[in-house]
Amino acid sequence: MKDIKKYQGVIPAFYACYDAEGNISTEGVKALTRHLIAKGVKGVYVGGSSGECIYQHVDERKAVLEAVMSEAKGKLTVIAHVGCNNTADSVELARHAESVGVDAIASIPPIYFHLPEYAIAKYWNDMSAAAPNTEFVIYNIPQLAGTGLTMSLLKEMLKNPNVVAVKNSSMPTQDIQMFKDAGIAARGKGNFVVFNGPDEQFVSGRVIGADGGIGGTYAVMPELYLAMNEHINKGEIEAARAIQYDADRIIYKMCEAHGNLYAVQKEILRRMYGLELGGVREPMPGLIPEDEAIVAEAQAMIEAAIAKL
Ligand SMILES: CC(=O)N[C@@H]([C@@H](O)[C@H](O)[C@H](O)CO)[C@@H](O)CC(=O)C(=O)O
Repeated sequence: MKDIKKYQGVIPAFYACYDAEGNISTEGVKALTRHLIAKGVKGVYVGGSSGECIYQHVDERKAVLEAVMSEAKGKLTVIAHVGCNNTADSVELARHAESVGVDAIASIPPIYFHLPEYAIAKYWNDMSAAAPNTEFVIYNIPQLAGTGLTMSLLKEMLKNPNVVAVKNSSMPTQDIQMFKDAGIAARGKGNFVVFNGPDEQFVSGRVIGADGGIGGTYAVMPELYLAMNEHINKGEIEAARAIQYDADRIIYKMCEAHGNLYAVQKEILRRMYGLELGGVREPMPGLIPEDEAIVAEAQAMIEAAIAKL
């Protein structure tokens, strides 16, 4: 690994930015990128779950990444999620991601069909071969992908020198330790990264060994995760935990809405900062009028939690 420091920190999962007609808004993408740079985050994770990648076409995902890079290159660590529901499209996005100079590519395992581990390894290695000069991050998110990363599959993938990290969104924080142990055994200390995925467990994940975090709620309240991370780095666990509790209460409140969490978060960013990022793409449910009180309360909770820092 060239530089582990570029992965150590708070890396928001980037949101899908749509215009009024529901098409990709590159202006919205650039505005959100500038906003996150100003907030002081370490990087961005583009085209993941929070980016609604599964609902977008290959050309749309290329346009989003190019718009992010036009603002972020040299200022943020950029990890591009390139996984699609087939190998050919994933390979095309991997090649494109390398061509625009991302720091790393990432991918979920194949979704819908539960494939044998040798097929999952080939899916990932084909993407990596299309981006031979780019580091590769395995994205473990069994609750959405339907397939979990096993130790045998990780050991197989560690034969690929470009595999430098796991983004671990599984809920057992012990998985972070197991993946870290295997990575260090293969690469040596300081040469393998595990990112914490569940935002509700940012502190737990960092304490058990995650080098940084990638999360879908970071972008709506980056100040909280930046503060948690700083407290953890100083060994101030009690202070980090207090902020984690605030963040969790906010996540639970946002999840009460009829509209999807991503729709709630984008609406809060519009109200707090004037960022026009649109709604969510169907079949994901958008906000309904009855969500107003929930959105307003979640925004007030975010503002109060930031004021306490
Ligand atoms: C299952 C899931 O979506 N997990 C999220 C979390 O950030 C999640 O949104 C958060 O913990 C709220 O539950 C991330 O691990 C994934 C993610 O942020 C992404 O790929 O966009």
